Amino acid sequence: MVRFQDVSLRYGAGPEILDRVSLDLAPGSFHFVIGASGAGKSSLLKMMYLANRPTSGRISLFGRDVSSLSRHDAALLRRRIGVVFQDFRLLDHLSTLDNVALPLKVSGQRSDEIRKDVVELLTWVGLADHLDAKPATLSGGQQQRVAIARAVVSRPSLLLADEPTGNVDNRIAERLLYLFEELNKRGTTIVVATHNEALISRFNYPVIRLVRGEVRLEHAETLIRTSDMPGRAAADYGTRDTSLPVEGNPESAG
Ligand SMILES: Nc1ncnc2c1ncn2[C@@H]1O[C@H](COP(=O)(O)OP(=O)(O)OP(=O)(O)O)[C@@H](O)[C@H]1O
Repeated sequence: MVRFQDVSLRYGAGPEILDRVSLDLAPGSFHFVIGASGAGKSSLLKMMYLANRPTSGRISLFGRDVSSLSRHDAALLRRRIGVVFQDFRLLDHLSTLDNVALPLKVSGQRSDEIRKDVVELLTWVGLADHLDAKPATLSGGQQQRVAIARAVVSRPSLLLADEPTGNVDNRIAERLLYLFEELNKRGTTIVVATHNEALISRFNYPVIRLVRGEVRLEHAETLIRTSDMPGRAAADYGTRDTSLPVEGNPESAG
């Protein structure tokens, strides 16, 4: 699904951010990407989304070498990728519902079906009471959940999420990861970049750790356990609930 062969990246005359990185993410896999601030997590994801070109090396997506793609083919390929950026990129003039519905409208789905799907998803992420709200009236964490709902609503083949739980409390963060897990069970390949090692240690997936431009493959379970976390943070986690979608609001669940 995603293959990097000896991929290096530097911005302008700056230092090497990634140094001959090789990765092979199989279709249907789930990976976390972790590393210190500035380690290159966002840069790695941006290359997977074709927003950054490597300085050297080869990147293949969906089995195709991306360096040889026409602009048109690159755009078609991007349609199969759902992305959650750190800065959300919501459309200010659209409501929560319309922001999330947009990818489905573009694909030509019937509007009554779209509304049903979108309301169900927004209920899952705890935004059932904010369907008509414009982004400017939502908190950072609420905007983040709108962005996540928009990224997953069309069930992309590949989901790239950059720090998707950075603005929500641990209980909601964990719930959002269950949403990704559920999507993964239905076939979506998932890549989640995050700082939150304690959160991902509860999930049984491989970890790509970026250290000084190189990648190390680890397993989330070997990271710090939530039971090692200071009291409040550990207690914030809810009980595991993998059904999707669900009735009710995660903010009142747990
Ligand atoms: N467009 C750019 N131009 C120049 N340097 C950049 C650019 N984007 C990122 N960098 C630099 O590349 C390095 C890696 O940045 P990146 O955002 O990929 O790291 P990160 O691991 O995602 O960090 P964080 O966890 O803080 O988001 C940093 O030193 C950053 O300053």
